[in-house]
Amino acid sequence: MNPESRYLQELIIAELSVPTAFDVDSEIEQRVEFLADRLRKTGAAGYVLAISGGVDSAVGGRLGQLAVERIRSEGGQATFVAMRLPYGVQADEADAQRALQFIKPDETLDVNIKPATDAMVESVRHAGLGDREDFHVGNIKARQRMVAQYVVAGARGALVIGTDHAAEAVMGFFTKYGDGACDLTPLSGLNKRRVRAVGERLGADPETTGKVPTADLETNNPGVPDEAVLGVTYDEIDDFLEGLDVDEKAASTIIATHHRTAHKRAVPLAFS
Ligand SMILES: Nc1ncnc2c1ncn2[C@@H]1O[C@H](COP(=O)(O)OP(=O)(O)OC[C@H]2O[C@@H]([n+]3cccc(C(=O)O)c3)[C@H](O)[C@@H]2O)[C@@H](O)[C@H]1O
Ligand SMILES: Nc1ncnc2c1ncn2[C@@H]1O[C@H](COP(=O)(O)OP(=O)(O)OP(=O)(O)O)[C@@H](O)[C@H]1O
Ligand SMILES: [Mg+2]
Repeated sequence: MNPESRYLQELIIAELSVPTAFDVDSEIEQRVEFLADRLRKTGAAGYVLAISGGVDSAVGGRLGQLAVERIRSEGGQATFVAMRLPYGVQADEADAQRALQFIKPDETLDVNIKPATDAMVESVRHAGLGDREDFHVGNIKARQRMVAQYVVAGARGALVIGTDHAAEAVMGFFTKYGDGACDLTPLSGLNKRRVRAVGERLGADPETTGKVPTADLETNNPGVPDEAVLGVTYDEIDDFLEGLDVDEKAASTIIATHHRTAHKRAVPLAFS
């Protein structure tokens, strides 16, 4: 990596609060406490999180469940609600069920996002969705999942957990106000391999921690691996975020994507 890339790498690592050292047990303790403390401070009734079958929501969900159990062990009241939000029938539904077995949520709610997604697609189609319709519909799916979670959070007086972590944040790899919308992000600062390590330590099934990451948003092409879209591998992103040397081509892709997606990590630009 050239000196400029090295310099930008350091800035990005600092911006995303990726720690140099990683101790899995203390990460788990601090992140469960982060979630428990938010409930103590806000008086919220618990947490809501959509569970896909991927490792991020499995880990975020288990941390949420452990946090509400901590509140209850102190004599308080709190509940974790896991939401299954398939678009029709999900090809990897078995993975989602495996994640739920690991999380052991207090409650699981199933909501099919297909009718709402399809209705929105029909209603906006006359505006012209262009030649990337499946891509735009994917973002509608992510936003319908946001709507479903916020309905339940509102009704229960609960907060919505987000699964954003450093490896996604650096690439802006989420739908703005879709899966990017949430009340707090307990996985912040972790790269992908550290999310997996937390999952392993918490006892997640190896099939969950080893599952190929996918946004799984395209109807005509389910389960496209994130790495096929990102243009870099998670290992390269993870190495970059740990301050390691990666090849210049990967570094410049990460740095350019980080720059281009700055608006997705920021609050809306206000007039001043
Ligand atoms: N410079 C700027 N300043 C302020 N706002 C700006 C902007 N440029 C675009 N925008 C706004 O942002 C919008 C584009 O952002 P957005 O709507 O998010 O859309 P976009 O970033 O184009 O697409 C979302 C990407 O995230 C991926 N994704 C989504 C969901 C989950 C996961 C996953 O990992 O599971 C991945 C998905 O595969 C896709 O590649 C524009 O339509 C515009 O409204
Ligand atoms: N089919 C789905 N059902 C329920 N929730 C979903 C679904 N797809 C995505 N989500 C929600 O959107 C979030 C973002 O998706 P993302 O793919 O980044 O995470 P993941 O599926 O948990 O893990 P991975 O990135 O390894 O696939 C998920 O963590 C989950 O909360
Ligand atoms: Mg996924």
